[in-house]
Amino acid sequence: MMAPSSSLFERLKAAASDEWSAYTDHAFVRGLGDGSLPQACFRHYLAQDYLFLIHFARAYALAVYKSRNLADMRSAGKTMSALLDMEMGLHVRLCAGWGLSEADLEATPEASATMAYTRYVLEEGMRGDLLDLHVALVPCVIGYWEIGKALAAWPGALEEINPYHEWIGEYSTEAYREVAEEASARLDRLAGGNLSESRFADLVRIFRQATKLEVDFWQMGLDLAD
Ligand SMILES: Cc1ncc(CN)c(N)n1
Repeated sequence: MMAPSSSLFERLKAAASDEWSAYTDHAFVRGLGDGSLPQACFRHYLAQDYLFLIHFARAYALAVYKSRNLADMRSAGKTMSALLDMEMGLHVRLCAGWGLSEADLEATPEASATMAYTRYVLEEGMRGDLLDLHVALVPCVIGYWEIGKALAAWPGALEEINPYHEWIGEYSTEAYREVAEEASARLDRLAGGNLSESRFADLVRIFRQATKLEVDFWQMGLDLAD
């Protein structure tokens, strides 16, 4: 048995630190921070991210289904609503500025990286238990909070001068911090104290894979890949 010295999320992150750095310090992220990312890359990413969020909302609905108590149901349901009502609103607003409607976004062909990531999470979630599912989901939620918080401190990142200031603002809000904190607390609740070494190793495998798929998602945006 492993004695938990810090949160499960922190232990997973430490075990997959190379993948985590590749995700949170990706060239796409740096391009957002200094505003140098080509707009075509951002548009491609954002349309794919809209599709991504639809599938992630499905995955949180699966978490509601797999929950064994009301607290876990409410917690997953709250995150699902945050995706559908808060986060997707950003995508709709930004795309409307380029003349793209919600119907246009929904009709966007899904890129391979979007499909790979979303279906991986749904498959791990269906195959495993609620903790497996939330571990597959957690790099998404907490990664963007870490990225948003870090980029918000870059000079000019939250000002009009940076074309991506609204995106950075969205992922550095108090409301998003709460979503991220809830995701971490939820993992600890579900793990419920000590995990065997083999269980932890299996969770690391899921966490690492989901984090790698985040890296591929940024790269898809940068390469304008289908
Ligand atoms: C690919 C991806 N990862 C994470 C998030 C933040 N929920 C997002 N919108 N898109």
